[in-house]
Amino acid sequence: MSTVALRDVTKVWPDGTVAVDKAGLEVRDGEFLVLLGPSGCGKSTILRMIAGLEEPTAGIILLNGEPVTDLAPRDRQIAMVFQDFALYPHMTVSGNIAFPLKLSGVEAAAREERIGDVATALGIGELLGRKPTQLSGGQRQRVAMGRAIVRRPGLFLMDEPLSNLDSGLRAELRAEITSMTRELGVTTMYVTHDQAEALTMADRVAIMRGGVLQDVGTPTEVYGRPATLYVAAFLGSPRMNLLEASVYVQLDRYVVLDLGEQALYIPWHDIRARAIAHYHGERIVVGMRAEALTPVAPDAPGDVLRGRIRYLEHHGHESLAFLDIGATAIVVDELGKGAAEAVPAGGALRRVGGALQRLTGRSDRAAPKSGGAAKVSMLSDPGRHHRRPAEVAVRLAPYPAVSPGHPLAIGVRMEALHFFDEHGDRIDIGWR
Ligand SMILES: Nc1ncnc2c1ncn2[C@@H]1O[C@H](COP(=O)(O)OP(=O)(O)OP(=O)(O)O)[C@@H](O)[C@H]1O
Repeated sequence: MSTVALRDVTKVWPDGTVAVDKAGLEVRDGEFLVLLGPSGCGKSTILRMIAGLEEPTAGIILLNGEPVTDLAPRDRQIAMVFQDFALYPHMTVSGNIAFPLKLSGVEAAAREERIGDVATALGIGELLGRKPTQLSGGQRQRVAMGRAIVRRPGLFLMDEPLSNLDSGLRAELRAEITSMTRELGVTTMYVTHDQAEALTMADRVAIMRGGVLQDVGTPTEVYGRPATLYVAAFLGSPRMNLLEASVYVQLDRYVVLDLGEQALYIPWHDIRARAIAHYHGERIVVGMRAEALTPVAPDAPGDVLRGRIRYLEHHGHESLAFLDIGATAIVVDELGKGAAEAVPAGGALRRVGGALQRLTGRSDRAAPKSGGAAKVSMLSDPGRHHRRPAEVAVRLAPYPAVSPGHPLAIGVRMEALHFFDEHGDRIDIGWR
């Protein structure tokens, strides 16, 4: 049983790379928390600091409420599994799993019992007599997990443990890992860059970009109410349509979201109109997931956008149409590897992700803290995004009777729209 807390944890490598920037995070007892972000965003560095394999440059890590700064890795009650699991080739499966127990002096009979329990939980009971070379990749990874979990750690850290496996096996093992950790009640932190893995496995997901924690919440929260433009762009398939809009207010009538060649109207009596009206004369970003858009009859009234199909993608169970509607898309850059900037000698940290930090204003969701750096307008900084003609993704039935060039009208479910300000922060519309 373990809890983990990170308070303003920063890691700056000797070459000045800011791998983790003032991360604040609480992991609850028995929770399965997934750290999600692109390659190089600092996920592994966070795990390694918790395990005691790296030291934070600043900030505090607490395990069970106690600072661990001076606690050696072996005293932290932590087990870790990496993507490149190394088993002892000359030992059997049973010997591999038994090894950490032998080291800590557990009696033979107790060892056998615990190996049996773990092997059953992981479905490898039949394989105990085999050597690693006689196992498939998935079976080897199960053994590696067995070896880690058999010591009954308080905290289980997993760094992309499935990334070397093929996709079918990954999906199968996802369910096994979560059911095993839940059964054992062990607190788990799991690193991945795969959003499907994160959304299906996590109790809560923490999303990182360029060393900065962007948002923390349940899969439903981070998907349904992303805290930043980056989280909105990162989660979901197809990706959320993010369109630049100029805001104009017609007092007592409506707020106009001018998308370029056409516009959407939020009636004045709608509670969101007042929140958006605040941005009169400015540009914001309107986010619409494909599920907010439905093809309608060409002459349908109401909130409808019209365009021409640029191209189609067939996915078997559905088709996606990508529509030119004469709008501008905001494409958010990933900011993974090499994104964190170097610290000039003796100088202040220059913040890359800082412009996307925000307070979610909700106590049950971690509020990434502003590091004090001046906010930079994301929409006028080409280092954080780029613009291109929008190709709005709309879901259609499999193999629809339309082709590229075909005109299409799409009804917009206005209540499902997301709004982001020029800094990339979610505009709180006062509900949901
Ligand atoms: N020992 C090191 N010295 C200098 N820079 C490092 C070192 N280890 C990692 N980095 C850098 O720190 C940043 C964060 O790395 P980290 O391994 O935590 O990312 P990650 O999100 O886990 O990526 P991946 O998914 O590729 O493992 C990267 O820019 C990486 O290049």
